[in-house]
Amino acid sequence: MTARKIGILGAGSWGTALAIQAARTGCDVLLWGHHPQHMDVLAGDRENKRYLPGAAFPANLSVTADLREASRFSDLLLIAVPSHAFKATLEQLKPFAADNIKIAWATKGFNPDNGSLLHELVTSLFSAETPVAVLSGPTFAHEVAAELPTAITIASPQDNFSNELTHLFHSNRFRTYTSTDIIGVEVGGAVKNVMAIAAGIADGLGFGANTRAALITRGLTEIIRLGLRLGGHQETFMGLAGLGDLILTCTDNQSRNRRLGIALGRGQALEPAMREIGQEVEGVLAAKETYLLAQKHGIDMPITEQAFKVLYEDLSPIAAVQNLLSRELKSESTGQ
Ligand SMILES: NC(=O)C1=CN([C@@H]2O[C@H](COP(=O)(O)OP(=O)(O)OC[C@H]3O[C@@H](n4cnc5c(N)ncnc54)[C@H](OP(=O)(O)O)[C@@H]3O)[C@@H](O)[C@H]2O)C=CC1
Ligand SMILES: O=C(CO)COP(=O)(O)O
Repeated sequence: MTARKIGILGAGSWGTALAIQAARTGCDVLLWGHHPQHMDVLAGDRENKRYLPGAAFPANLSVTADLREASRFSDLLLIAVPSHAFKATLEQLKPFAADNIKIAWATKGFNPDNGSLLHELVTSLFSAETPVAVLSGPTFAHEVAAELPTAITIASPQDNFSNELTHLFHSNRFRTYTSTDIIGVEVGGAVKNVMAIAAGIADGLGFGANTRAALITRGLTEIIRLGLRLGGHQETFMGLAGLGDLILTCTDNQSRNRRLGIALGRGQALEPAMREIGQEVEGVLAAKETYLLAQKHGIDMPITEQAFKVLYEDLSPIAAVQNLLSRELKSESTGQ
């Protein structure tokens, strides 16, 4: 049965865009953000001028800075905080959560504590029976807010829950597909951010379309290697939450990850480049977590490794490219 109420946790660009989308389909939505003064401003403006300017709130979208109020509003909660805040948000939520709580998220990343997937974190803090789902795909917040046609994947091991969410978010400008491959969808969404940084670096260095296409294609190979090892399905990586999102973020400057890479490729240092973007750049944490996961599982992920070294070991972008190009020659189709 479709819920008509949803609490959305995380009032950045994506949480706000999803709140507006759910409100447009007729749901009552309560959007929670952790910063009381910011939420007062949102309530007064009926718009999130900081993170999603130009998108007016529908009348059935309310805001709060009270997590208890948000968790009591509905048994269905959608989390859209950055990955570094995901665990803390779940922990704060837990004492208030209804016994029959259903938890979805649209965060793209790993648990920074140990590199686990976010569904593992949710089921460890709640219970193995808690319905869980992830929303992911090629979905820039501003385009969703502007009602430009968009498609997204909603993955859950529980068919009822993914079906409920698809009906809740679907409109004639926002098409929702179901999947049961939560692992594949999570890996695709987290690791494409690393590849977007790499593609940005190549463009910032002044390389061309050939380089970008090579990075996207070989980046997809890395995502598939890791994703299959973690239990994802091959077809997911060729879908919206895999190749779709990879193409989007590697090729369009709306992507904050790509823009960070461009700045690094042009010689800017990491900290000022991040400050200038002024929003979450998930690929920075994901590069470290993906690199460590690849090492742990003995998986060859050379683009990830070079991105990690640029971000964490002060390797110059041009040296990283040289390292990639000077690797031993091999067959394109070898597993490693
Ligand atoms: N933007 C997009 O187009 C898309 C984003 N995503 C994913 O959505 C997630 C959120 O990103 P996005 O909305 O873009 O990020 P933004 O940079 O737009 O906003 C980040 C939000 O997170 C809040 N925040 C920061 N720390 C905490 C915390 N400890 N607890 C609660 N809230 C916190 C910020 O609040 P404040 O500023 O008040 O501290 C702000 O509202 C990411 O995983 C991203 O990959 C997925 C698809 C599309
Ligand atoms: O995930 C996104 C679109 O699908 C947003 O990408 P960025 O975080 O790189 O802006």
